[in-house]
Order: sequence, then C-alpha cells, then structure tokens
Amino acid sequence: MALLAYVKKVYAAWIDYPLQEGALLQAKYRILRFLGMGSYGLTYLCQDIRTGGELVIKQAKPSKGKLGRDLLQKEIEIMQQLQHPSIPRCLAFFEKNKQMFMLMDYVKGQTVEDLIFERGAKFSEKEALSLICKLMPVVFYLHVQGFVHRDIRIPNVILQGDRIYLIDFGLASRIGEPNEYVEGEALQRRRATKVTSDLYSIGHFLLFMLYSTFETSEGHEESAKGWEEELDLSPATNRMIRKLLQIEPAYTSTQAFIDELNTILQQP
Ligand SMILES: Nc1ncnc2c1ncn2[C@@H]1O[C@H](COP(=O)(O)OP(=O)(O)OP(=O)(O)O)[C@@H](O)[C@H]1O
Repeated sequence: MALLAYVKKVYAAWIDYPLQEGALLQAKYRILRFLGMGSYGLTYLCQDIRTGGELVIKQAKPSKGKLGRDLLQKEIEIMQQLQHPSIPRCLAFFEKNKQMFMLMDYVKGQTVEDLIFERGAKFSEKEALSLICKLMPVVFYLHVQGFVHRDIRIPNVILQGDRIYLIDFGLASRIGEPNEYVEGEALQRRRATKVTSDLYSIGHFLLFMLYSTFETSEGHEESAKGWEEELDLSPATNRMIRKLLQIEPAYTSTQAFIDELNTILQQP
C-alpha cells in the first residue's frame, strides 16, 4: 500500500512538472516564467507573440484529472461574469490533449505576502485598516454579484502603485452553493459559501498585517498569548476583529462591516 502511494506521488510529480520556459502554447503564447503551482493549477507568465503583451495562463493540474478541469471550468465561468477594475479579466480558455488552460490579465505588482515577508513592510493599525478599506469595494462588488471568494489571503491581494487587485478565484462560489470541495471541519467556516467566510478571512488578513510590527522578545518566541494581548490595538479595532473572526456575533452584512470600518478610520 505504501509502495502504491509512493508510485502515485512520483507519477503526479512527473505529470505536473511545469511546461518549459520558451514553449509556445496555441502557437501564440510564449511561456516566459513559471509563476507557481497551487493545489489545482499551474500558473505561467506568458507573452502573446503577436502583440508582445504579457498575460497569465493557468493550467489545470494534470494529476487532478477531471476534478482539476472542472474546477478551472468553474473558475472561468465565475471570472467571465465579473467586471471590476480590481479583478483580472478572463481573456479566453482552451483545451488541448485533455489539458485545460485559462488566459487572464497579468497583474504586475507585489502581493501583500511579498511586501511583508520579502520587503519587510510594517503596517501600523491605521495603515492596515486603510488597506482593508481599499480592498472592500471589490469584495462588496463580488458579494453583490452573488459570489464569495473564499480564499482572501495575503498572497491573493496584489498592490500595483495605488491600485489593489484580488486574484485567484479558484475557490470562488455562488453564495449558498453546496460546499462540494471542502475537506475538514476547520475549513468549513473559512470556506462556507456565505459572505461571513470572506469577512472571516479578512479578519485573518488584517491580523497578518498587524503582526508585521510585532517583535517577539528573546527567549519568548513561543507565546501562548492571543492577538488581543500581543497587539496594542484600539478597543474598536479589537472588537471589529472579534466580529470578523466570529468570536462575537458576525456582521450581518458586508456593508455593516464597511460602515464600521469607515467609522473607525474617521476617528482621530
Ligand atoms: N493574474 C495574475 N497576475 C499576476 N500574478 C498572478 C496572477 N494569477 C496568479 N498569479 C501568481 O501566480 C502564482 C500562482 O498562483 P495560483 O493562484 O495559481 O496558485 P497559488 O496561489 O500558489 O495556490 P492556490 O491556488 O492553491 O491558492 C502566485 O504567485 C500568484 O501571485
């Protein structure tokens, strides 16, 4: 049994091996760089050789078979229904030899994850709240269109100068849709097809930014303290995060959260 699992793993790694830089897809799109491998897809930065323009191509992970293709198909269907300046457009898709590919806008910029972990960016309370405030119009738009993103995390938000982008709609769903692909109870809250799951993720997003200024004292790296003790936040922000994380009753709507966020930001 262990041998079979090993063989399957080796086979998956082999068929999921990224396509080579320089390779041409559909005789039009040259692969410039492999951007990364997610749970269900491989993503490449490409160039349209006719126009010289850059674009991103996401390939359904071959080892995931039909499930991978169905998930990419779903991502395409959702992205095609969205039109927002903070969401990359799905430009086209194609299938070749049972492989599925989606073309989308390339968002040049830096993810919030890179800013914190590679650039050492530090977000004060006001800066972190302002960034969330900037992100909320696209989240609100998504919710009004009847969708939840379900994967709002620091690697999925890109800053490009003054502009903000939300990427990776691989887990996006219609609000109220049955939770088909969620494994494990802990993920249910984050992945429920309700707007509260995006608000819950925004609570964690905010904490990631706020912890960028937190210094652990020597010898006390492992702290059992929670964020409320470790971070010196205003009582209003603490309460807001408690509501986002559903420690207190959750916000009844996305607008209710936005209103409270604006009120806090207007305080001196
Ligand atoms: N439209 C885009 N523009 C620029 N970079 C992108 C775009 N879409 C994805 N990326 C980048 O490509 C890489 C892979 O992204 P992808 O969403 O496929 O997987 P992931 O985020 O690594 O994993 P998972 O999908 O499991 O969350 C990431 O570094 C992401 O920032």
